[in-house]
Amino acid sequence: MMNKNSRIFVAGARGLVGSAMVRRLRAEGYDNLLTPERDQLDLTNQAAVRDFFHREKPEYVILAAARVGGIHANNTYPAEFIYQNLAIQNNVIHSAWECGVERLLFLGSSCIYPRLAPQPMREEHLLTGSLEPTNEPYAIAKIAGLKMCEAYNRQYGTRFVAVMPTNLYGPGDNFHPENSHVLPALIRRFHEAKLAGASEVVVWGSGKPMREFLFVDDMADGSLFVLNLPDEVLAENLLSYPRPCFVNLGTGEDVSIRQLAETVREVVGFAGKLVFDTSKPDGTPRKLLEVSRLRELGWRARTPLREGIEQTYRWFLDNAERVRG
Ligand SMILES: NC(=O)C1=CN([C@@H]2O[C@H](COP(=O)(O)OP(=O)(O)OC[C@H]3O[C@@H](n4cnc5c(N)ncnc54)[C@H](OP(=O)(O)O)[C@@H]3O)[C@@H](O)[C@H]2O)C=CC1
Ligand SMILES: C[C@H]1O[C@H](OP(=O)(O)OP(=O)(O)OC[C@H]2O[C@@H](n3cnc4c(=O)[nH]c(N)nc43)[C@H](O)[C@@H]2O)[C@@H](O)[C@@H](O)C1=O
Repeated sequence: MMNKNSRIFVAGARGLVGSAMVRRLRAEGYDNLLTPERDQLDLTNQAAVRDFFHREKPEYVILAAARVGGIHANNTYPAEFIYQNLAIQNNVIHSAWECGVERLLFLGSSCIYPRLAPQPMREEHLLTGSLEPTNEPYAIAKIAGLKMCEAYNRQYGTRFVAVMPTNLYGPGDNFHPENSHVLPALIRRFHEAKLAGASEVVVWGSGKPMREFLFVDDMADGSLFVLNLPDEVLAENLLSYPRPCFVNLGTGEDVSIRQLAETVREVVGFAGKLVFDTSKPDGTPRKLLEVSRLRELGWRARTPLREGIEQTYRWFLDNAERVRG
């Protein structure tokens, strides 16, 4: 179990999830954090990652670094999504084993499940059908990461586990107009439309796909909960192959993209109308996580969607100089 002096490496500490993890760890009194930025440590560089692990000897690793983006970015840069994610996770997971890391937390994504998986999706649905084409390369990399954790646990007795988060959002998100995920993209688009006095805002796709959204501080809370599970609970639930070494992390509730857009419009205070651009892809029709496994272990999400959107919009307004994208 971690203690307040444990040496914890948060990979991707400047990102949406990584920065929330660092905020949360610091608030709880964990001060021995390793948070190198990309210009100090490029995680796709195998030799640099190995040197870092041998030099710094982290005891715990939170792997929140990845090539991440929304539907358009995944569809446009598939080579970067598969290559960079495979390289980052191979380097970090292998070095963590070499250096005897106590526990490692890998982050998957709900897009690893088959495109038409039964809803809500259970951990057992992994590898039971074809993936969504818009993010298949990213999903393949994530599945490889999970299987790598599982293989190292089986062969070497490591404690490398993973959470499978649904779509995330919150302070520190990427608000890029094309490459980000839907929620930050819409916050920015409605905000700019309000300032410009525009009469309408374009929303991609049909508005019909369903998505589940988890506030990033709940994500950090749930991740820490899993990382700190007692040894025997971890062993029974996440390390006893063939049980999956990962657990779904979500709210268990979803909304349509139309409902989401209407909520963002209200929060931002835009008075115009919504226009749906059906030339843009919808992606997976639905990907609701079944979250009972984590609930049975004692964790559930807290932040209602509207409240999370309000907090995120407030952060966006207050942090213009730090907004990414
Ligand atoms: N956002 C979401 O909706 C979801 C995210 N996830 C997973 O959560 C994890 C974190 O995602 P999120 O925080 O949203 O992503 P972000 O893009 O916000 O953050 C990713 C971080 O990884 C860093 N990074 C990327 N490549 C490298 C590299 N080669 N070397 C060093 N650092 C690198 C980035 O550095 P820099 O700041 O320099 O760019 C950034 O700090 C990922 O594994 C993602 O797959 C899972 C489900 C949903
Ligand atoms: C987290 C998850 O993120 C990606 O999957 P996704 O869930 O499809 O993500 P998305 O947020 O980009 O879109 C959700 C829905 O929303 C619609 N949509 C409307 N208007 C905008 C818009 O302005 N931007 C975006 N991006 N989408 C929009 C969009 O057309 C789609 O129907 C994966 O590639 C994968 O990387 C992954 O794991």
